[in-house]
Amino acid sequence: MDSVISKPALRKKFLDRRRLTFSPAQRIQAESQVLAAARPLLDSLKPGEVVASYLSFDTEVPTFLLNEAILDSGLKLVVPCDLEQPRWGQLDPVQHTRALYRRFNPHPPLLSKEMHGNDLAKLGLKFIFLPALAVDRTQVRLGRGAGWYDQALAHCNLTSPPRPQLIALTHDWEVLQAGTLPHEPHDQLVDQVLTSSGRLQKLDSE
Ligand SMILES: Nc1nc2c(c(=O)[nH]1)N(C=O)[C@@H](CNc1ccc(C(=O)N[C@@H](CCC(=O)O)C(=O)O)cc1)CN2
Ligand SMILES: Nc1ncnc2c1ncn2[C@@H]1O[C@H](COP(=O)(O)OP(=O)(O)OP(=O)(O)O)[C@@H](O)[C@H]1O
Repeated sequence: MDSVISKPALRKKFLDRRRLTFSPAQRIQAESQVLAAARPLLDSLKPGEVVASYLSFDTEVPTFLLNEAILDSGLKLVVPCDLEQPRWGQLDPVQHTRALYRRFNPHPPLLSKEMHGNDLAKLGLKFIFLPALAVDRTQVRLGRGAGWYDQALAHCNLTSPPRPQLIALTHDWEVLQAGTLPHEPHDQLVDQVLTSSGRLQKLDSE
């Protein structure tokens, strides 16, 4: 088993590798692969149900086609709408363009409804697709380090059923052996990982 190294060192390692190896051509391919893997999940939902996702940027696992398919299926899509505070907004299908896919997540009024985590919990959402720099087999997720998702999810009341499935999006080389990532008490565990080559896998805390 790899030894546990610090979160900042791991973030640098994975961001450097993304910058070096994830090309624009791979990004185009990854968009379709991610959508193909997620399609059965979307097909299991009824129009009007709610899914949370994110607007990818740079070398993140790309979500444009996934989000387009969520909207085309008549599902509601909520995405982060603030880089600092854990706030979400509902994305209107007519506002969904590639121009939104930049580091600076859109602020209201581009998003029709603004909400905090506890409002999100009330929507009864089924899936949360969230970015990760890495995950390990014990369901631990490494994020960008701002604590955004850990705080946002802490407000989502994930302990009481029905709870949404948390699906982390990573590149294939970022799915790590059990115990590789440092685990702190505030870290929100994820249920599944969806990789940029289109592999959807359940993670197991055992
Ligand atoms: N697409 C996307 N949206 C997201 C996140 C994300 O990781 N990806 N977030 C996830 O939390 C939240 C926003 N938090 C973010 C925190 C840091 C960086 C960022 O780019 N950090 C730089 C380092 C900045 C520095 O310290 O100098 C980096 O990682 O290169 C981006 C988003 C909500 N929205
Ligand atoms: N529920 C919370 N309430 C308050 N602070 C929190 C909470 N969760 C995490 N934090 C703080 O956020 C900071 C970053 O946490 P951590 O290093 O685990 O980020 P991360 O999980 O990698 O990133 P992210 O959650 O943004 O994807 C830490 O200082 C941590 O104390």
